[in-house]
Amino acid sequence: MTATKHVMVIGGGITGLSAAFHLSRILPAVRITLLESRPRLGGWIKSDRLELEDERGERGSVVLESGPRTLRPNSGALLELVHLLGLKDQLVTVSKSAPAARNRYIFFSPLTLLPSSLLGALATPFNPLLRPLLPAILGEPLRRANRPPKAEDESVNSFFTRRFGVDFARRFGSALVHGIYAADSRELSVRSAFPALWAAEELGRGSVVLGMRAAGRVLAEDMSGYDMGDVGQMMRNVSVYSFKEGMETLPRAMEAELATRANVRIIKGTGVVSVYAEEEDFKVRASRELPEDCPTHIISALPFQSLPEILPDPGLHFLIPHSHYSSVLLLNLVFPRFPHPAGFGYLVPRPEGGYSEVTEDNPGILGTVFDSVALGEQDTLPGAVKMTMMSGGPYKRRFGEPYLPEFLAALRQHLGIPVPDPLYHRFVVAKKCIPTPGMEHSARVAQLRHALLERPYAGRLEMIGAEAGGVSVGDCVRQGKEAALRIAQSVRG
Ligand SMILES: C=Cc1c2[nH]c(c1C)Cc1[nH]c(c(CCC(=O)O)c1C)Cc1[nH]c(c(C)c1CCC(=O)O)Cc1[nH]c(c(C)c1C=C)C2
Repeated sequence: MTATKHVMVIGGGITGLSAAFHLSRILPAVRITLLESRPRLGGWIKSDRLELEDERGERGSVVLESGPRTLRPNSGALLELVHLLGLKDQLVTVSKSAPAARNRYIFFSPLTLLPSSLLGALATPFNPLLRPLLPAILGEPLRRANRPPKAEDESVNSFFTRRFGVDFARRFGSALVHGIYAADSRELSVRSAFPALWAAEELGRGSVVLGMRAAGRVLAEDMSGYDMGDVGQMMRNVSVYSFKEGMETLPRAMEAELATRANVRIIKGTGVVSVYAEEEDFKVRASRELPEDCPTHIISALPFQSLPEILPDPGLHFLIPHSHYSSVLLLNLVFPRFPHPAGFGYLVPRPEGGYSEVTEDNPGILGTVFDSVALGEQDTLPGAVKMTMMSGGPYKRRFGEPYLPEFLAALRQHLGIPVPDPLYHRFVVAKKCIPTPGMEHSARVAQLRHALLERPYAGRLEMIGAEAGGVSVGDCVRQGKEAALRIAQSVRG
């Protein structure tokens, strides 16, 4: 019976690749098509190795990332991929005790090291810039439970303000949101963006701190369903990891594996124009002619914003959450060796007066990553210092006209030390790269899921991706696997 079934995965970013990869393993006899509108797979994950020469004429290469640059070992779905794709010997890991893991800075003018332990936090009263931190955290369990009755959601800023105070919410909450969503914490839904914090408040009977402590035991991802070999063991002391050739190792390895499967067809450079659900199958029109057989099942890994246009079902349009996205302007920099703080990098909180227009004096920097501190092992250019400055998000920037001197001036101001001219730089515009869920987003996603179980879809259409189930790479890979399992169940009837 399964011989006539055909599953189409639409969207060849990390989510769609994961779905196709797991489908091809679970359903080796079912036809699987992976459709991608761009000429390459991998979506936002893109790594380039560049040959460079330094000021002394020494040559070597560096790996630069255009999107995410590290992964966290708390995702079983990712560790499983590392194992199944045989990528263990490609890993670059950062130990929990390394400076890149322990030293996180925040720009309060000057750059300020955040405490990495409770002992470190106890010393914060001696640092006037960090003085509000300790009372906010130690005092939180003593604050009475204050979530309004029947509250279904609120902004991240309102949540932090309610539990930790106004100052903490602006200084630390906004910076956290910059580092993950490149967004304004006043506009982001806490329930959708940080479901673990919302749940922790409930678990701690009003206290997020107590809830987080208990959550370590209760809410941590269950790794038991993943085939990780000994990769989980290898990661016991690891804070973050990547690969020798960068993050794109992961999508490239999945693509190479899929290319060996007789039942899988990868079609690039072909976008979907429309999808109509019929009783038994779907009629899919694409920008180029597709092979004859119609898919019986579809996994869409497209951004929600593109769905209303291709799905002519008014019932679904109403349910698809209206998404907002952050756009980020990245600046990859490679410097000759110079002494700079050894750490992960720094985040810049929301300015006291709010987000201003981007000007030549203020390029709207959200944070800077010191890439070579964590991932220097990827590079062969002796002493090369890699950094990535991130700007944009809630700052209103006119994309297309970035100007290097304004970024270097900001970096010099943030670091408070002389910074040499870079050996190399490149700007990367990542337009609408991270969804920023607004209020009620997760409730809408739940309604959408429910509707897709009803006719005419009846579990034959899945919608997954950063907006549906979390923005981290691990979330996307997990969703791909879970959708593949559900579709396999439906295919087998
Ligand atoms: C294009 C810029 C991005 C910013 N955030 C993301 C991107 C792609 C997405 C993102 N960043 C982080 C997470 C959480 C991951 C997890 O929980 O496992 C997500 C979904 C955390 C993070 N932020 C930065 C780094 C280096 C990391 C580790 C993971 C990664 O490499 O992305 C730095 C950083 N990201 C952004 C800013 C402004 C920033 C500043 C230092 C925006």
